[in-house]
Amino acid sequence: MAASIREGADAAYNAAQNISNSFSPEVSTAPQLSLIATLTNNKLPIVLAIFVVFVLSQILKPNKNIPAGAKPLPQQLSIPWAGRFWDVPSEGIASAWHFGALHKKLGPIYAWKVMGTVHVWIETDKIARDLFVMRQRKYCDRNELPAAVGIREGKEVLPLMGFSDTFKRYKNFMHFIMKHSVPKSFYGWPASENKKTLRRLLENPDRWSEHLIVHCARTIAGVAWGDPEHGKKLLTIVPELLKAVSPAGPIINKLSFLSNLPWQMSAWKVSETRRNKEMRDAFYEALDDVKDRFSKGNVEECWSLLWLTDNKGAEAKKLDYHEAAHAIGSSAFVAIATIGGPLHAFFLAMCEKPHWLPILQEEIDRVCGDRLPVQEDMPNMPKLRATVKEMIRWRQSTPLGVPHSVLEDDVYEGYHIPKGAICHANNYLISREPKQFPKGNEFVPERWIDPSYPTYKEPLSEFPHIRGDIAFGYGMRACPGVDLTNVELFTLFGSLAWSFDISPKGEIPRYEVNPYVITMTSPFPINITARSEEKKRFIMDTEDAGYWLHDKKEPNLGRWDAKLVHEDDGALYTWEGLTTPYQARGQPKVYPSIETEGQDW
Ligand code: HEM
Repeated sequence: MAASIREGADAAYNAAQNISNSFSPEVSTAPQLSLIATLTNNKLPIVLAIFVVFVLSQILKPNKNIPAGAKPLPQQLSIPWAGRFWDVPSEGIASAWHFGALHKKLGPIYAWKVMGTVHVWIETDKIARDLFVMRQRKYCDRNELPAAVGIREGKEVLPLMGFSDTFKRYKNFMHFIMKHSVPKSFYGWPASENKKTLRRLLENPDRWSEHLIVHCARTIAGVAWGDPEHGKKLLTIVPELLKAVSPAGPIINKLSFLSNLPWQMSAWKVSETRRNKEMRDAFYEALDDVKDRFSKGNVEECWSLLWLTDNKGAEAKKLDYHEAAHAIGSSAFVAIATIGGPLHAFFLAMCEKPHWLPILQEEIDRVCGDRLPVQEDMPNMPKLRATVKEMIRWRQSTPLGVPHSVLEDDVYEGYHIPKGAICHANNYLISREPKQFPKGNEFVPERWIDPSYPTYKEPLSEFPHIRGDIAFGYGMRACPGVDLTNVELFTLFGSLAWSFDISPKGEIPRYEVNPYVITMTSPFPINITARSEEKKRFIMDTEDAGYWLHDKKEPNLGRWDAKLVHEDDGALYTWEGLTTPYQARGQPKVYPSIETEGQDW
């Protein structure tokens, strides 16, 4: 038995190694490498000698920091200091499997030193909860991101901010504005944008991915600033930031010592300065616009208005203008790619499991009749809630979560976890643990509403729901956007199923995603058709469909429209590579089975 477990594990490991070897980084590293070459060319022997001495010193150096009685975590053997970063695939799902394969050798928690920093990999929900929830005060920091200069110490990007007084004030404010907007269905924005998105989809179904991205941006801009037009600013600034914080981004994210190069030699520092300014302009302009409308008495309810009017909100008082602009802005831009992920996956799921759409449509037709589903329908629609819950599990927007950094030395189950270590919970594998999630790689919404599955829970008027789902992280750093995600996905999935029949036009790409930390299914050709003439008329009956995208040839595009263009002569808008369409590349990707008998994930 033990041998068969080991064989299964080894097969999974080898398969994952093959996968990781077959991936290549998408970002060109040539300029940075040629810079290194120039620096080292003439002094190669000296550089090599220093490197060898350094490597030996790292190998022989005793670890004096381990507290008495504690032992080091199991280690992934790799080149001291440098690690084996080149092995790690860029795409979230592929790297989740890569690290999962190492768990087979090293156990459910192991350490791996890369570029002088200890990374700790966690593969069970229990360990993640023990550390990130039970000991949350020690595990609530964020790490430095070499290409995103100053983000950890700064006041600009809430999700990536180090643990500090500023972070606490921002997060409290975030909870305050969420609490205010949930009972008001996010001021009606998801409902009104759903209808516009249906119309864009009906009119131009081949551009479905574009319509979804625009949908997410318009909706959150309405919630944040009371005007969807500000979403254009978000679509302009998000891709650059997302790339800057992803391992597949600038080479410095892998070779972190390059951060010591002077400013003039660091292309990423220059581009970060530009990006920061662009982001500040966007957030200031949007908040100023709300202030202006407020002074004229024509502003709608929105998060910014809450800060302006201090509507019983002690939290609002604690943020100055710059802080409020960035607390609102940086929380708003998170809502695009994260929600865009399951929205893209919805189309993949409906094509892969065509039996589910008619089941869902039966429930929607029965409960809603001739109208679209709304937030208030939630208790009566367990199948629609199961679709949301399963989508979040099956295709996670952040398969490897967002890392938590350790503020103090800790000992867990006898193992030393050093201060400064960067801890990663492998959310993707945690939500595929075979005993809890049979057929974990499949989209099986039935698992939440059929008593024969271990995840089934009653009453069905309440369960399933996504509150507390591990896809949203753990403890003090857990995602405050769960309720907005819930409303957006429930109502838009429901509206799509109410309106359309969906089927693939050809090959279905199972695992194609972008290579950035927030992953999205690559768009692929599908048929989207109205279910009846009556529904067609209903969908077309909206004044403004929220068209945003331009042709490249259009003259005089303003600052926030300039990047909202179809890529080339009518080709799809790919959001600067974040939603590049699927291209069949020969062998489809296959991941190791997680159903291996006795496998202990
Ligand atoms: C499918 C949708 C979403 C998923 C899967 C998701 C996932 C996550 C995860 C994994 C984290 C890190 C948690 C941790 O460190 O343990 C996070 C943080 C965060 N999310 Fe979300 N998120 C989603 C939607 C949203 C939305 C809609 C918003 C805002 C409206 C939002 C705002 C934030 C913020 C502000 C943080 C930072 C919290 C902190 O650092 O303390 N998220 N999210």
